[in-house]
Amino acid sequence: MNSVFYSPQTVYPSFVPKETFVSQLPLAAPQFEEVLKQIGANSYHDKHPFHLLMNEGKLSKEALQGWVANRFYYQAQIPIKDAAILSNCPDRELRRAWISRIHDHDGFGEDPGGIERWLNLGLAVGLSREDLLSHRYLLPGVRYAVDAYVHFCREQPWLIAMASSLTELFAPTIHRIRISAFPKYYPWIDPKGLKYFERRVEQAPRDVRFTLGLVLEKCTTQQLQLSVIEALQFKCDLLWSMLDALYMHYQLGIRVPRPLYAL
Ligand SMILES: O=C(O)c1cc(C(=O)O)c2c(n1)C(=O)C(=O)c1cc(C(=O)O)[nH]c1-2
Repeated sequence: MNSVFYSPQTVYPSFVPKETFVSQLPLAAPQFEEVLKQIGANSYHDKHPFHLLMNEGKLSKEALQGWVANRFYYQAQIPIKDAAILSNCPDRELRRAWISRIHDHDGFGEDPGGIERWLNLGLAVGLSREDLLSHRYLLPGVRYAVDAYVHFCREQPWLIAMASSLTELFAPTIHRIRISAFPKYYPWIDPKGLKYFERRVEQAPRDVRFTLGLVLEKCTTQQLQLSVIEALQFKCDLLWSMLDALYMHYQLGIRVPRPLYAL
């Protein structure tokens, strides 16, 4: 069984008590941006052992297929959470901009969209469309984590919900790693399946520019900056939890009991 041990000391250089940290808010925009980047440097899921194994070519075919099938639930829910944010946002100009995220995933005009590209990734790793669409491989922990994201975006003020998407600041690097690591370590994957990642490398920076600009402009109070920080941490935690569930299942072989039917 493969295992990569994660050493918290390597990513958490120091802690300050929460009150000390909060008392320093609000920060000027450049410092606030630095704090947001620090959250990603510490907590983004690129450092999760499941991703480390993936990027080093150490996942089994079953585990990689499991990741693709489980991540499909995230893909499928993204437009729903973006629609929830739109439904809470009273600003017409912002809605006009934000709706492009739904188009990116559901498709628009000639573009079949990211969900379709992820279905093609499923085919490229040897799964069927039905394997993904039925969510038959979906682990409960992944479902709960993704559902928590949708609920968060439905319940929180629209600006804070938008800010929770800022994990995308850190996503292009991980997409690029997959574009080079998959053909190298998993030659059985049809390279056509990598189009999802290639497209996100272009889309994510555009999304982030917009959202980061908005957050830096509007979040100038202690309370708003703290809410953004907590939203970003919450989002990092839920991405991390998805991989915990996958690691338990595929690396440690700890299966969720399913008495009525087999996965
Ligand atoms: O593969 C990844 O590591 C990863 C991470 C994230 C993210 O950081 O939330 C997104 C994506 N991919 C992605 O493909 C995507 O479309 C996306 C949308 C969002 C969002 O919060 O609105 N995050 C992400």
